[in-house]
Amino acid sequence: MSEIALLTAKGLSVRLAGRVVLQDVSLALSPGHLVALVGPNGAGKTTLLRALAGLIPSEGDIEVGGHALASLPLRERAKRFGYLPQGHVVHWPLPARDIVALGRYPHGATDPARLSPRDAEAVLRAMQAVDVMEFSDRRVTELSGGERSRVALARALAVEAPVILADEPTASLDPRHQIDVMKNLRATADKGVLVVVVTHDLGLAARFADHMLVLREGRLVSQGAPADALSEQVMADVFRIRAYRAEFQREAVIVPWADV
Ligand SMILES: Nc1ncnc2c1ncn2[C@@H]1O[C@H](COP(=O)(O)OP(=O)(O)OP(=O)(O)O)[C@@H](O)[C@H]1O
Repeated sequence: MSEIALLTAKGLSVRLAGRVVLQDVSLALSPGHLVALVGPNGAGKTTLLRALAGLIPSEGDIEVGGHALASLPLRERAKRFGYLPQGHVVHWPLPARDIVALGRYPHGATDPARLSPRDAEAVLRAMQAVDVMEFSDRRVTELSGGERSRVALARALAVEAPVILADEPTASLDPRHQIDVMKNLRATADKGVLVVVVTHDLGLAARFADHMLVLREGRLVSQGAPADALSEQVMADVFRIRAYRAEFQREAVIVPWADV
């Protein structure tokens, strides 16, 4: 990634409960990219995403759009990041549309029942993008886990922020919706948004992402185009697996196959 960076971190470290879980991570991510953040369980992916959004204290420097993150008021930060937390569960029995409308809160839309035309359009775009229009009036507590997670992603998209940080957005989705969500995030990136997706699905990551960050034990050990970042050596050293590699319809296919 050689263009002008939108989100940078320099020497980022995070300590949780007295233990260093992220160490000296430096990166520069540009708009218009779909970045897959991968690594084994406990590698620090969620921690990195949360630190980049300024949701947890960290050491080092983070800049978004040329501003030091620490210097931005909370509402300004919230406008810059659409953040989808891991395993996001909504407990309020609100209609799906109102949950998605929460994504407009940083823009001043405090009442989902009285959205401005601009906010209402953003909510509609986000709901259409992840195929949840049919649930619009249904209470989210009455939706399936996968349906609920698509509503949660729509909320993050509705922010219409320059940066989307999505923690395992495809985790509980059926295959068609996994592909739909990744296609949509790809299309969002192609419109100029920086999209960072945490995923354990290396196949989806290799197919849809154009840049990959590989974390291992809190350190960034590999990054670049998916085929390079997920080299056989990285697969073996970081994930302890071998992968089947191929190309189908001119797209990269990576299927985790056997342990090493
Ligand atoms: N609140 C916390 N207090 C102490 N340690 C934590 C806390 N949250 C996470 N950790 C530890 O930090 C490390 C990184 O956790 P993190 O959730 O970032 O990993 P991850 O790569 O997202 O993992 P997974 O793939 O399992 O979701 C882990 O060792 C975890 O046990």
